Amino acid sequence: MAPSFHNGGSLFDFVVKDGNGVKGMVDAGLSEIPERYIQPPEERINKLDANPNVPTPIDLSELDGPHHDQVVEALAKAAETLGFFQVVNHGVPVELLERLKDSAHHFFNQPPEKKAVYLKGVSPSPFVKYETSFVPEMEKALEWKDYVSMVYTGDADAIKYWPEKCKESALEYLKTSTEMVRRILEVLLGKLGVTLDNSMCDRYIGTKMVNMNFYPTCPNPELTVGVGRHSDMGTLTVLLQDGIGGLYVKVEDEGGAAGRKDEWIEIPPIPNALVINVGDTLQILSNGKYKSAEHRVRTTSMQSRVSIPIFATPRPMDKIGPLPQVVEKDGVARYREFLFEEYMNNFFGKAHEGKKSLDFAQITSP
Ligand SMILES: O=C(O)CCC(=O)C(=O)O
Ligand SMILES: [Fe+2]
Repeated sequence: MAPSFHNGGSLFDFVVKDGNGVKGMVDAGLSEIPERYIQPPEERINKLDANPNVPTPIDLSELDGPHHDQVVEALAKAAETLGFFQVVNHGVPVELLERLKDSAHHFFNQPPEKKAVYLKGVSPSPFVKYETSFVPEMEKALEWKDYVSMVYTGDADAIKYWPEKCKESALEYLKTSTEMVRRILEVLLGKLGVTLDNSMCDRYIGTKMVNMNFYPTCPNPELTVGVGRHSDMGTLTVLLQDGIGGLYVKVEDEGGAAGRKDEWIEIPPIPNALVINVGDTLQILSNGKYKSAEHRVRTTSMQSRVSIPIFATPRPMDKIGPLPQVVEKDGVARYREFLFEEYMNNFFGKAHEGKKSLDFAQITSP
């Protein structure tokens, strides 16, 4: 008999604790979403809200050619405004992009017991976790998403501990994208008058985590979300999405009229492109010049969707705060200094709530 998904307690155990995930719930047969997944009206995503005005992708290979200056301007402008852009000719082999999406499907299509071995508490490594939603214990409405996350702690660990179905492609993705991430950061910090050296690289993008996100088909996409409104905590995020669509980014309202409706832009799937977004850490480093992007994901009733982000973040023991050169120029520090571990604890200690994560570091004017 299919479990009853209208009883809150057993649903939570089945999906979260026993590791069946949203996928297990959908596979058990479901004609409508359980109450626990119904978002309050203001959090639901109306597909028609999306603004069709989407910037064209940036060709990173042109950083080495005669259009270098224009590409630098385009990267900086995107980071200062939307906090999101897409790149092509990024150096990650396009054939690998296809393999990554296949590996994500292979991992999630396994029976639940094969995935449950990576649940928190039983996973063979604290750096590999199979989870569902964001912080299920803290959320009033759960997110329609299962995922596996793999923190890079060296090749040997990755080969030993990362799931068989995804380790090869995930490791190659991580390695082939590292140079691109460094290059983008170099350009963005360069525009602030800061030269990126090796030790800064270690400090600002020294930890890399690859996630594989799986959004099963959903009977009521209009009532729930794949991922709720949030910004990423790190410096830069690289994201591979498949062709389904559903990723939305909020257009920052520059002190516009009160009560104005939020405007969201869909980041459309572009074959062979990668999506890059600014995280909270880069907003803080740049003293607010670059904007971490508030984004969210819609689900669909048609097909399951996969996306594969790499989060490039500081290491837990790194001290983070606005770059001194920028503070000097600005005459004021808008964020305080903190250990990145403290930022992480705050970030993972609460449900998604837009850019509230930045409040932790914000210096409020007296
Ligand atoms: O699935 C997506 O397109 C975005 C996922 C995301 O925002 C995240 O994993 O932080
Ligand atoms: Fe995100």
